[in-house]
Amino acid sequence: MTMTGTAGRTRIKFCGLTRERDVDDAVAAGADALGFVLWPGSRRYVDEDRLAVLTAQVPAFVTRVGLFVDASPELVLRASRHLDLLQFHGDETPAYCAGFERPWIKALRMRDGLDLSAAADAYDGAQALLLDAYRPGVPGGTGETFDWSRIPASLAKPVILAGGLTADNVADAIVRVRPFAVDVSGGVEIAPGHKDPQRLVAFAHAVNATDRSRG
Ligand SMILES: O=C(O)c1ccccc1N[C@@H]1O[C@H](COP(=O)(O)O)[C@@H](O)[C@H]1O
Repeated sequence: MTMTGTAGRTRIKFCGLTRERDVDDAVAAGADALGFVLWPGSRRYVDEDRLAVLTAQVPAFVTRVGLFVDASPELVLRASRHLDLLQFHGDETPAYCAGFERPWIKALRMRDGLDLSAAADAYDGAQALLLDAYRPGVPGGTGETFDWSRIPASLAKPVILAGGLTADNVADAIVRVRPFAVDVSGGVEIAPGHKDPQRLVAFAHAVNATDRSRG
């Protein structure tokens, strides 16, 4: 199956929200999905109480995504009450990812030698693969891009492109990769976990303008 992207517009996920005002601003900018980092090592970490508060503010038709890094199943289960979609960003196995009653996506860091086609087959229960830059010892949120030409034109899963995206490079990324969705965290921030309303809007404008220009 050929499915790097799909027909239609490029979806937008803003990730790493920690403040109520950022949830409002991200929704107003046109987010399709909002990500909440439940990994305590992150500068964008939200605990379960904050997750409940922030997700309660998300309107219908905007997907609430929980980001986990090798979390205990108990945490994933408890947090799932507030989530529509699970994002596994560590070394989780396909069996682990499939063990919760929620749809899920698998983040893959683009380390040398990673076989994306094999990964797409292995994680066949995933709704999509999120592709992120690889930096040893850092599970994500690096603010770094990777070589997009490594993404095959044909993959058995929709691609969510992440890693170092900004309003300045997302058009090029969409034209070259044609992903189902783009995911950004650091590129729309003024400080870790603090989003900038102008950067949120600029990013969404860049995505939508690129979609319009390619018809
Ligand atoms: O944001 C984090 O702190 C984080 C921590 C652990 C795993 C993933 C994390 N963020 C995700 O990384 C990608 C790329 O982020 P960036 O745009 O390069 O800053 C994105 O999916 C974030 O959700």
